[in-house]
Amino acid sequence: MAHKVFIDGAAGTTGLEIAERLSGRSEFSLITLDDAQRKDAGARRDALNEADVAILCLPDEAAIEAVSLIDPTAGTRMIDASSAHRTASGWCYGFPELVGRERVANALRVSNPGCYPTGFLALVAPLVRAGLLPADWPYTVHAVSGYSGGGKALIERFEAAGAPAFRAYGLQMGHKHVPEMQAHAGLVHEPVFSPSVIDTFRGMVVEIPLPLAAMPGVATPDAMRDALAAFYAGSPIVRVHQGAAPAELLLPHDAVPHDDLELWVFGNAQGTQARLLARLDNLGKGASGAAVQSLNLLCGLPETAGLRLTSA
Ligand SMILES: NC(=O)C1=CN([C@@H]2O[C@H](COP(=O)(O)OP(=O)(O)OC[C@H]3O[C@@H](n4cnc5c(N)ncnc54)[C@H](OP(=O)(O)O)[C@@H]3O)[C@@H](O)[C@H]2O)C=CC1
Ligand SMILES: CC(=O)N[C@@H](CCC(=O)OP(=O)(O)O)C(=O)O
Repeated sequence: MAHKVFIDGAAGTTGLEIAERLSGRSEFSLITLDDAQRKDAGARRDALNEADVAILCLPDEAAIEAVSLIDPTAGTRMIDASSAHRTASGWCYGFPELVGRERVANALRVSNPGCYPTGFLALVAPLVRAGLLPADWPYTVHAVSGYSGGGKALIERFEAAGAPAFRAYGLQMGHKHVPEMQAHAGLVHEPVFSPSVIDTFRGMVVEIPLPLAAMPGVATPDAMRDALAAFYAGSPIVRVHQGAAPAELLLPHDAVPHDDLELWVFGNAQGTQARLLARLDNLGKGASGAAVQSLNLLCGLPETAGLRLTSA
């Protein structure tokens, strides 16, 4: 029998992309609310409790409200795309490559990773775990995102006349992704996070510069690249690039949706500096693709079913 899935926030950017990935899949039957009902607490309560899996694609406060609407005896399992529960106890962090596929598959409540933390953690967490990077280094994270990363409000702003070409933000510090990056990489210090938005719809690059010469006992760039390649060996989603550094890494204006996550480790010839880079679709492995990956695991289905992978 088909798994009943309710996407709360189905009219939003992330919700729409999840629905696209699920369309035509007979393993699921979608519970839908029309426009008049989609924000009605009673209608949402009924849909949330009828679902086998509820996927929350809502602002944080609405996601917290949605959880409160679910009767704990109804058995509804949840995937929350918001940042409300990413370090909360009782929630599994939905990054199967890092936490283990079994844990996600058996979870009642899954918190989908944030888009920027996906790039950061994919690079740093396995290296810290392996002792190749120190847990007590004050890391810096530079990142650019397509404007769909800010949902409908930022899409409207960037598609209006007079939209900026570039936007640095998070300047008051304390971005909501910082606790998630620190917790799931097992870091002593909060990373310094400098996010920005560029004038393209989707795509993201996350970079961690490493002044290796100042980092005692740190591994070489080659050792880090090899360790990441071994960690993600066989992953159909995460690809660690080997070989000579390309001249440049680009984000196209007309990127097609995809669920891949690409990683690079660059180092200078002296071995005194390195740059760790991740490139992903903020709406793919950064949001909707990750939610569908976790949904597949919760339902005992092949992990990559319905995903948009370049290797497929
Ligand atoms: N965009 C991205 O790249 C990523 C987003 N996320 C997270 O996913 C979540 C959704 O983000 P995103 O899709 O971008 O945001 P959007 O603003 O595009 O969509 C949010 C949707 O939620 C609806 N909504 C708001 N309040 C309620 C409510 N009380 N009841 C029912 N529906 C409600 C909105 O309604 P209306 O249409 O009327 O405004 C909208 O359709 C957020 O928590 C975001 O942080 C996570 C990773 C990446
Ligand atoms: C460009 C942009 O505004 N991006 C969002 C993050 C998008 C995302 O990852 O959503 P979560 O916050 O739910 O993780 C921001 O910085 O708040």
